Amino acid sequence: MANSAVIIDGKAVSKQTRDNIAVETAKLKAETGVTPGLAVVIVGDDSASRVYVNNKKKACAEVGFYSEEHALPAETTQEELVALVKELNTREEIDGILVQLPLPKHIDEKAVIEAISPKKDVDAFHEQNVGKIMIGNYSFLPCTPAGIVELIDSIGVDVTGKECVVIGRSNIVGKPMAMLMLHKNATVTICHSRTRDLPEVCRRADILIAAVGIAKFVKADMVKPGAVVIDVGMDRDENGKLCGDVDFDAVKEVAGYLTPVPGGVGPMTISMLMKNTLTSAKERAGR
Ligand SMILES: NC(=O)C1=CN([C@@H]2O[C@H](COP(=O)(O)OP(=O)(O)OC[C@H]3O[C@@H](n4cnc5c(N)ncnc54)[C@H](OP(=O)(O)O)[C@@H]3O)[C@@H](O)[C@H]2O)C=CC1
Ligand SMILES: Nc1nc(=O)c2c([nH]1)NC[C@@H]1CN(c3ccc(C(=O)N[C@@H](CCC(=O)O)C(=O)O)cc3)C=[N+]21
Ligand SMILES: [Mg+2]
Repeated sequence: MANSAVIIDGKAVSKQTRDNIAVETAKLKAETGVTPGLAVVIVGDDSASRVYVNNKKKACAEVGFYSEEHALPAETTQEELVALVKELNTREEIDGILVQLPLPKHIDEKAVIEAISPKKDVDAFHEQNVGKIMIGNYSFLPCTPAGIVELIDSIGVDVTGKECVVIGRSNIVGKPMAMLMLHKNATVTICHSRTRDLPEVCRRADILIAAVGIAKFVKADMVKPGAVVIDVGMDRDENGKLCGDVDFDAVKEVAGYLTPVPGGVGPMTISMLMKNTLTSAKERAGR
Protein backbone atom coordinates (compact mmCIF):
# COMPACT_ATOMS: atom_id res chain seq x y z
CA MET A 1 0.00 0.00 0.00
CA ALA A 2 1.24 3.44 -0.89
CA ASN A 3 2.29 5.59 2.00
CA SER A 4 1.51 9.27 1.72
CA ALA A 5 3.32 11.88 3.75
CA VAL A 6 1.58 14.38 5.97
CA ILE A 7 1.95 17.71 4.16
CA ILE A 8 3.08 20.41 6.57
CA ASP A 9 0.99 23.55 6.12
CA GLY A 10 3.48 26.41 6.43
CA LYS A 11 0.85 28.94 5.51
CA ALA A 12 -1.34 27.97 8.45
CA VAL A 13 1.53 27.86 10.95
CA SER A 14 2.86 31.20 9.75
CA LYS A 15 -0.58 32.78 10.02
CA GLN A 16 -0.72 31.98 13.73
CA THR A 17 2.65 33.70 14.23
CA ARG A 18 1.52 36.72 12.21
CA ASP A 19 -1.74 37.04 14.11
CA ASN A 20 0.24 37.20 17.36
CA ILE A 21 2.62 39.75 15.87
CA ALA A 22 -0.29 41.94 14.72
CA VAL A 23 -1.72 41.95 18.24
CA GLU A 24 1.65 42.79 19.80
CA THR A 25 2.30 45.51 17.23
CA ALA A 26 -1.03 47.20 17.96
CA LYS A 27 -0.21 47.09 21.67
CA LEU A 28 3.28 48.51 21.15
CA LYS A 29 1.87 51.36 19.06
CA ALA A 30 -0.86 52.17 21.56
CA GLU A 31 1.42 52.10 24.58
CA THR A 32 4.62 53.63 23.21
CA GLY A 33 3.79 55.27 19.86
CA VAL A 34 6.42 53.10 18.16
CA THR A 35 5.53 51.50 14.81
CA PRO A 36 7.95 48.77 13.69
CA GLY A 37 9.67 49.77 10.43
CA LEU A 38 11.37 47.56 7.87
CA ALA A 39 13.52 48.71 4.93
CA VAL A 40 14.17 46.27 2.10
CA VAL A 41 16.92 46.90 -0.43
CA ILE A 42 17.01 45.03 -3.71
CA VAL A 43 19.74 45.51 -6.30
CA GLY A 44 19.09 44.29 -9.82
CA ASP A 45 16.84 41.35 -10.50
CA ASP A 46 16.68 37.82 -9.04
CA SER A 47 13.64 35.57 -9.34
CA ALA A 48 13.63 34.19 -5.77
CA SER A 49 14.25 37.69 -4.41
CA ARG A 50 11.34 39.16 -6.34
CA VAL A 51 8.91 36.62 -4.87
CA TYR A 52 10.29 37.37 -1.44
CA VAL A 53 10.04 41.17 -1.77
CA ASN A 54 6.42 41.09 -2.87
CA ASN A 55 5.33 38.73 -0.11
CA LYS A 56 7.20 40.75 2.51
CA LYS A 57 5.44 43.94 1.53
CA LYS A 58 2.05 42.24 1.96
CA ALA A 59 3.04 40.73 5.31
CA CYS A 60 4.22 44.11 6.69
CA ALA A 61 0.86 45.66 5.83
CA GLU A 62 -0.97 42.72 7.44
CA VAL A 63 0.78 43.04 10.80
CA GLY A 64 0.75 46.86 10.84
CA PHE A 65 4.41 47.65 10.16
CA TYR A 66 5.79 50.59 8.24
CA SER A 67 7.81 49.32 5.29
CA GLU A 68 9.78 50.83 2.46
CA GLU A 69 11.47 49.35 -0.55
CA HIS A 70 14.63 50.57 -2.24
CA ALA A 71 14.90 49.02 -5.69
CA LEU A 72 18.27 49.91 -7.17
CA PRO A 73 19.57 49.21 -10.69
CA ALA A 74 22.05 46.33 -11.23
CA GLU A 75 24.81 48.90 -12.02
CA THR A 76 24.67 50.36 -8.49
CA THR A 77 28.19 50.60 -7.03
CA GLN A 78 29.20 49.09 -3.74
CA GLU A 79 29.89 52.61 -2.40
CA GLU A 80 26.35 53.74 -3.28
CA LEU A 81 24.83 50.67 -1.65
CA VAL A 82 26.91 51.02 1.52
CA ALA A 83 25.97 54.72 1.69
CA LEU A 84 22.27 53.81 1.56
CA VAL A 85 22.71 51.18 4.28
CA LYS A 86 24.49 53.72 6.50
CA GLU A 87 21.69 56.23 5.99
CA LEU A 88 19.13 53.57 6.97
CA ASN A 89 21.24 52.79 10.07
CA THR A 90 20.74 56.38 11.28
CA ARG A 91 16.99 56.56 10.64
CA GLU A 92 15.01 56.25 13.88
CA GLU A 93 11.82 54.86 12.28
CA ILE A 94 13.68 51.96 10.63
CA ASP A 95 14.07 48.96 12.96
CA GLY A 96 15.09 46.38 10.37
CA ILE A 97 17.28 46.53 7.26
CA LEU A 98 17.25 43.67 4.80
CA VAL A 99 19.52 43.70 1.76
CA GLN A 100 18.36 41.04 -0.66
CA LEU A 101 20.96 38.46 -1.63
CA PRO A 102 22.51 37.53 -3.97
CA LEU A 103 23.97 40.90 -4.96
CA PRO A 104 25.41 41.58 -8.43
CA LYS A 105 28.92 40.13 -8.84
CA HIS A 106 30.77 43.47 -8.71
CA ILE A 107 29.55 44.02 -5.15
CA ASP A 108 31.21 42.38 -2.15
CA GLU A 109 28.32 40.95 -0.14
CA LYS A 110 30.33 40.71 3.04
CA ALA A 111 31.20 44.43 2.98
CA VAL A 112 27.54 45.33 2.59
CA ILE A 113 26.32 42.98 5.33
CA GLU A 114 28.95 44.26 7.75
CA ALA A 115 27.78 47.84 7.06
CA ILE A 116 24.33 47.03 8.50
CA SER A 117 23.98 47.98 12.15
CA PRO A 118 23.87 44.66 14.07
CA LYS A 119 20.85 46.06 15.95
CA LYS A 120 18.91 46.40 12.67
CA ASP A 121 20.22 43.17 11.12
CA VAL A 122 16.90 41.31 11.07
CA ASP A 123 18.35 38.61 8.75
CA ALA A 124 20.99 37.83 11.41
CA PHE A 125 23.72 37.75 8.75
CA HIS A 126 26.15 40.24 10.36
CA GLU A 127 29.22 38.48 11.77
CA GLN A 128 28.40 39.77 15.26
CA ASN A 129 24.96 38.11 15.11
CA VAL A 130 26.33 34.96 13.48
CA GLY A 131 28.82 34.68 16.34
CA LYS A 132 26.06 35.04 18.90
CA ILE A 133 24.06 32.28 17.23
CA MET A 134 27.09 29.99 17.22
CA ILE A 135 27.46 30.50 20.97
CA GLY A 136 23.72 30.18 21.60
CA ASN A 137 23.22 33.70 22.96
CA TYR A 138 21.27 35.48 20.29
CA SER A 139 19.03 38.50 19.76
CA PHE A 140 17.90 37.61 16.23
CA LEU A 141 17.59 34.10 14.83
CA PRO A 142 18.14 33.66 11.08
CA CYS A 143 14.67 33.72 9.50
CA THR A 144 14.62 30.61 7.31
CA PRO A 145 16.24 28.24 9.83
CA ALA A 146 14.12 29.65 12.69
CA GLY A 147 10.98 29.17 10.61
CA ILE A 148 11.96 25.56 9.92
CA VAL A 149 12.46 24.88 13.63
CA GLU A 150 8.93 26.23 14.24
CA LEU A 151 7.52 24.01 11.48
CA ILE A 152 9.17 20.93 12.99
CA ASP A 153 7.88 21.90 16.44
CA SER A 154 4.38 22.34 14.98
CA ILE A 155 4.18 18.65 14.00
CA GLY A 156 5.30 17.60 17.46
CA VAL A 157 8.48 15.83 16.34
CA ASP A 158 11.18 15.75 19.01
CA VAL A 159 14.55 16.49 17.44
CA THR A 160 16.69 15.26 20.34
CA GLY A 161 19.06 12.48 19.30
CA LYS A 162 17.73 12.32 15.74
CA GLU A 163 19.89 12.17 12.62
CA CYS A 164 19.52 15.46 10.77
CA VAL A 165 21.05 15.92 7.33
CA VAL A 166 21.24 19.40 5.82
CA ILE A 167 22.04 19.61 2.10
CA GLY A 168 23.72 22.98 1.45
CA ARG A 169 26.27 25.02 3.39
CA SER A 170 25.45 28.62 2.51
CA ASN A 171 25.79 31.32 5.14
CA ILE A 172 22.14 32.24 4.68
CA VAL A 173 20.54 28.80 5.05
CA GLY A 174 22.68 25.64 5.35
CA LYS A 175 25.18 26.66 8.02
CA PRO A 176 22.79 28.46 10.40
CA MET A 177 20.25 25.66 9.91
CA ALA A 178 22.77 23.06 11.01
CA MET A 179 23.61 25.17 14.06
CA LEU A 180 19.97 25.50 15.18
CA MET A 181 19.43 21.76 14.80
CA LEU A 182 22.57 21.17 16.84
CA HIS A 183 21.14 23.44 19.56
CA LYS A 184 18.02 21.23 19.46
CA ASN A 185 20.28 18.22 20.17
CA ALA A 186 20.12 16.59 16.75
CA THR A 187 23.12 14.71 15.36
CA VAL A 188 23.86 16.93 12.38
CA THR A 189 25.52 16.21 9.04
CA ILE A 190 26.08 18.96 6.47
CA CYS A 191 26.34 17.97 2.80
CA HIS A 192 27.50 20.02 -0.18
CA SER A 193 28.67 19.67 -3.76
CA ARG A 194 31.81 17.75 -2.74
CA THR A 195 30.01 15.23 -0.54
CA ARG A 196 30.67 11.61 -1.54
CA ASP A 197 27.73 9.18 -1.72
CA LEU A 198 25.19 11.91 -1.08
CA PRO A 199 22.12 9.64 -1.52
CA GLU A 200 23.49 7.27 1.09
CA VAL A 201 24.15 10.06 3.58
CA CYS A 202 20.65 11.44 2.98
CA ARG A 203 19.04 8.05 3.58
CA ARG A 204 20.37 8.12 7.16
CA ALA A 205 18.31 11.20 7.93
CA ASP A 206 15.33 11.20 10.27
CA ILE A 207 15.10 14.88 9.33
CA LEU A 208 16.29 15.87 5.85
CA ILE A 209 16.58 19.57 4.99
CA ALA A 210 17.23 20.49 1.37
CA ALA A 211 18.75 23.93 0.64
CA VAL A 212 20.48 23.27 -2.66
CA GLY A 213 18.87 25.56 -5.23
CA ILE A 214 18.36 22.80 -7.81
CA ALA A 215 14.80 21.94 -8.84
CA LYS A 216 13.61 18.48 -7.67
CA PHE A 217 17.13 17.48 -6.60
CA VAL A 218 16.01 15.18 -3.76
CA LYS A 219 14.60 11.94 -5.20
CA ALA A 220 12.56 9.26 -3.46
CA ASP A 221 15.56 6.90 -3.16
CA MET A 222 17.40 9.52 -1.07
CA VAL A 223 14.75 9.49 1.64
CA LYS A 224 14.39 7.14 4.59
CA PRO A 225 10.80 5.87 4.90
CA GLY A 226 8.92 8.03 7.40
CA ALA A 227 11.49 10.84 7.48
CA VAL A 228 10.63 14.51 7.98
CA VAL A 229 11.60 16.26 4.73
CA ILE A 230 11.92 20.05 4.65
CA ASP A 231 12.18 21.76 1.27
CA VAL A 232 13.84 25.19 1.31
CA GLY A 233 14.25 25.54 -2.46
CA MET A 234 12.66 28.38 -4.46
CA ASP A 235 13.39 27.05 -7.91
CA ARG A 236 11.75 26.97 -11.33
CA ASP A 237 10.75 23.74 -13.06
CA GLU A 238 11.04 23.03 -16.81
CA ASN A 239 7.87 25.11 -17.38
CA GLY A 240 9.08 28.07 -15.34
CA LYS A 241 6.74 27.20 -12.48
CA LEU A 242 7.83 27.73 -8.86
CA CYS A 243 9.01 24.46 -7.28
CA GLY A 244 11.36 23.22 -4.59
CA ASP A 245 14.57 21.21 -4.22
CA VAL A 246 12.53 18.07 -3.53
CA ASP A 247 10.81 15.89 -6.13
CA PHE A 248 7.52 16.38 -4.28
CA ASP A 249 5.26 13.83 -5.99
CA ALA A 250 7.75 10.98 -5.64
CA VAL A 251 9.06 11.85 -2.18
CA LYS A 252 5.59 12.17 -0.65
CA GLU A 253 5.19 8.42 -1.16
CA VAL A 254 8.21 7.74 1.08
CA ALA A 255 8.45 10.58 3.63
CA GLY A 256 6.45 10.78 6.85
CA TYR A 257 6.16 14.56 6.68
CA LEU A 258 6.91 16.91 3.81
CA THR A 259 6.76 20.67 3.24
CA PRO A 260 5.29 21.91 -0.04
CA VAL A 261 6.61 24.70 -2.29
CA PRO A 262 4.90 27.11 -2.26
CA GLY A 263 3.20 27.10 1.12
CA GLY A 264 5.92 25.54 3.27
CA VAL A 265 9.15 27.20 4.38
CA GLY A 266 8.64 30.49 2.44
CA PRO A 267 5.77 31.89 4.53
CA MET A 268 7.61 30.92 7.73
CA THR A 269 10.70 32.88 6.65
CA ILE A 270 8.54 35.97 6.30
CA SER A 271 6.88 35.48 9.68
CA MET A 272 10.29 35.17 11.36
CA LEU A 273 11.39 38.37 9.64
CA MET A 274 8.32 40.10 11.11
CA LYS A 275 9.20 38.65 14.50
CA ASN A 276 12.78 39.98 14.36
CA THR A 277 11.60 43.41 13.23
CA LEU A 278 9.14 43.56 16.13
CA THR A 279 11.90 42.52 18.56
CA SER A 280 14.06 45.37 17.24
CA ALA A 281 11.20 47.89 17.51
CA LYS A 282 10.54 46.81 21.10
CA GLU A 283 14.19 47.43 21.86
CA ARG A 284 13.84 50.97 20.42
CA ALA A 285 10.76 51.52 22.59
CA GLY A 286 12.68 50.38 25.66
CA ARG A 287 10.62 47.20 26.06
N1 LIG B 1 12.19 29.47 1.36
C1 LIG B 1 13.00 30.38 1.81
O1 LIG B 1 12.68 31.09 2.73
C2 LIG B 1 14.34 30.54 1.21
C3 LIG B 1 14.66 29.84 0.08
N2 LIG B 1 15.90 29.90 -0.45
C4 LIG B 1 16.16 28.99 -1.56
O2 LIG B 1 16.90 27.89 -1.06
C5 LIG B 1 17.82 27.41 -2.03
C6 LIG B 1 19.23 27.45 -1.49
O3 LIG B 1 19.59 28.77 -1.21
P1 LIG B 1 21.08 29.21 -0.77
O4 LIG B 1 21.48 28.45 0.41
O5 LIG B 1 21.10 30.66 -0.76
O6 LIG B 1 21.89 28.67 -2.07
P2 LIG B 1 23.45 28.65 -2.42
O7 LIG B 1 23.50 28.54 -3.88
O8 LIG B 1 24.15 29.74 -1.72
O9 LIG B 1 23.95 27.27 -1.77
C7 LIG B 1 23.60 26.03 -2.31
C8 LIG B 1 24.32 24.93 -1.58
O10 LIG B 1 23.96 23.70 -2.20
C9 LIG B 1 25.14 22.95 -2.46
N3 LIG B 1 25.01 22.16 -3.68
C10 LIG B 1 24.91 22.60 -4.95
N4 LIG B 1 24.86 21.59 -5.81
C11 LIG B 1 24.94 20.46 -5.08
C12 LIG B 1 24.97 19.08 -5.38
N5 LIG B 1 24.90 18.65 -6.64
N6 LIG B 1 25.06 18.21 -4.37
C13 LIG B 1 25.13 18.62 -3.10
N7 LIG B 1 25.11 19.92 -2.72
C14 LIG B 1 25.03 20.81 -3.72
C15 LIG B 1 26.26 23.96 -2.61
O11 LIG B 1 27.48 23.32 -2.32
P3 LIG B 1 28.92 24.08 -2.38
O12 LIG B 1 28.96 24.91 -1.13
O13 LIG B 1 29.90 22.98 -2.36
O14 LIG B 1 28.91 24.89 -3.62
C16 LIG B 1 25.84 25.03 -1.62
O15 LIG B 1 26.39 24.78 -0.35
C17 LIG B 1 17.56 28.27 -3.27
O16 LIG B 1 16.60 27.63 -4.07
C18 LIG B 1 17.00 29.55 -2.69
O17 LIG B 1 16.21 30.27 -3.61
C19 LIG B 1 16.88 30.66 0.12
C20 LIG B 1 16.62 31.40 1.22
C21 LIG B 1 15.32 31.41 1.84
N1 LIG C 1 18.91 38.96 2.62
C1 LIG C 1 18.12 37.96 2.21
N2 LIG C 1 17.40 37.26 3.12
C2 LIG C 1 16.58 36.24 2.71
O1 LIG C 1 15.92 35.59 3.55
C3 LIG C 1 16.48 35.93 1.31
C4 LIG C 1 17.26 36.71 0.42
N3 LIG C 1 18.08 37.67 0.89
N4 LIG C 1 17.22 36.46 -0.92
C5 LIG C 1 16.26 35.53 -1.47
C6 LIG C 1 15.95 34.40 -0.54
C7 LIG C 1 14.66 33.71 -0.91
N5 LIG C 1 13.76 33.97 0.17
C8 LIG C 1 12.39 33.70 0.13
C9 LIG C 1 11.57 33.83 1.24
C10 LIG C 1 10.21 33.62 1.18
C11 LIG C 1 9.61 33.26 -0.01
C12 LIG C 1 8.14 33.06 -0.08
O2 LIG C 1 7.36 33.82 0.45
N6 LIG C 1 7.70 32.01 -0.74
C13 LIG C 1 6.29 31.73 -0.96
C14 LIG C 1 5.97 31.95 -2.44
C15 LIG C 1 4.51 32.10 -2.71
C16 LIG C 1 4.30 32.56 -4.14
O3 LIG C 1 4.43 33.75 -4.37
O4 LIG C 1 3.99 31.71 -5.00
C17 LIG C 1 6.01 30.27 -0.60
O5 LIG C 1 6.96 29.48 -0.61
O6 LIG C 1 4.86 29.94 -0.33
C18 LIG C 1 10.40 33.11 -1.13
C19 LIG C 1 11.77 33.32 -1.06
C20 LIG C 1 14.40 34.68 1.13
N7 LIG C 1 15.65 34.95 0.80
MG1 LIG D 1 28.86 38.96 -5.13
